[in-house]
Amino acid sequence: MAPVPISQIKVGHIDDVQELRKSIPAAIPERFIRDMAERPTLTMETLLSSTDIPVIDFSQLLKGKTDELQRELSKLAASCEEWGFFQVINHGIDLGLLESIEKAAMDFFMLPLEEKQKYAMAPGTIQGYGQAFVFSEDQKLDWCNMFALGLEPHFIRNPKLWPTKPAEFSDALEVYSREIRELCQNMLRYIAMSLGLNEDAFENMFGEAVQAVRMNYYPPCSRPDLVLGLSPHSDGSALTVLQQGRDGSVGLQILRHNTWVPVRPIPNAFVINIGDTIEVLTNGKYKSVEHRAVTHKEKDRLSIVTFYAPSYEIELGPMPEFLDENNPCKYRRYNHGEYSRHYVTSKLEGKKTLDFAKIHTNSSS
Ligand SMILES: COC(=O)C(/C=C/C1=C(C)CCCC1(C)C)=C/O[C@H]1C=C(C)C(=O)O1
Ligand SMILES: O=C(O)CCC(=O)C(=O)O
Ligand SMILES: [Fe+2]
Repeated sequence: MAPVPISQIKVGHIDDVQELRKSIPAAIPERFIRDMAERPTLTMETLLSSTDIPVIDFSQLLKGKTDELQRELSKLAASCEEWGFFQVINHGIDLGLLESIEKAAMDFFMLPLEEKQKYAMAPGTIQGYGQAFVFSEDQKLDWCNMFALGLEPHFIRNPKLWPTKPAEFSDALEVYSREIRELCQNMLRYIAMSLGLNEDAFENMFGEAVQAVRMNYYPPCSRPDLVLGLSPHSDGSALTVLQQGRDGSVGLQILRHNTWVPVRPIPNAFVINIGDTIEVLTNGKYKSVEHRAVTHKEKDRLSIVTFYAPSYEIELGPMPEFLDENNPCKYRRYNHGEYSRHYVTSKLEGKKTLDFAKIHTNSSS
């Protein structure tokens, strides 16, 4: 995927939010202040929200052809269909590995700015340190520093962007990403089963899957009511796996029935969500759900996010299994490489990027 020509992009000065905090702790530059409608004001619904996103016990899924497996698959089906998000416990990934990637990420973000800027994200690209998805000077900025790297297949890697400090970073990321890749492959197998498909349906279709990681660091913010940590969006992946930092604040929120619902972290669990690719393949039976991150007055927050997606070469569209006279085709066929390019050259704006694939009819929502 070629980067967008740099000459077309004028993003103006983007403040590094960690540096802003250090120099003028109370300052919120205008570019971070959201319009009223976007501000994360706490509504009664959000405050009182007692329902948490569903929890899937991975160890139950491993139980072969048993009732336990069937029960967990039904829970998985309901989670995907009704929430698009769930947390996975008992995933079997070594907790030491979760700690080591968290430490590596945190140590990276705590480096001096000059060191991090050696890996700066170039305008029009999506890998490296900085703010992605900024395409104009009047676009609002997120209260977040990001560090993103392409992982698999190897041709998407840019070795110059892999940091030498902290020294353990690259090794920790290699081991971590291998484990998360396996988790994604397993989860896609169970998601296929939950849909009544052959368990290999997605993996067979995806070719050599694309995997990328994004580490998001949200420093505390003196006015969390005015800013967003991360703009509302759906993920352009097939599946996303998110690890939340241990002692951080609650920050992830998902849009459910028009209300922002907070995702309360469960220690050592992963948050997994359905991405745009699965929405298209299932003709909207399982939907990618809009989500955002909010900030906190005193606490910082870290998230380590893995995107797992089909190879850029594959053509995809709704699978015939999800089409009939009551379920007309809602998305056109397209090439995933083209969708990726469209996604990474659009600002994060709810589910707008999926318009790329939508077939608009009078009755479509
Ligand atoms: C919010 O989503 C993303 O940041 C994101 C980015 C992924 C990528 C990189 C960080 C570097 C390599 C390319 C790639 C686009 C995968 C989401 O990933 C999704 C979005 C698309 C499209 C996709 O294939 O994965
Ligand atoms: O930090 C979070 O909880 C949200 C991250 C996210 O949605 C993303 O990186 O795509
Ligand atoms: Fe996301």
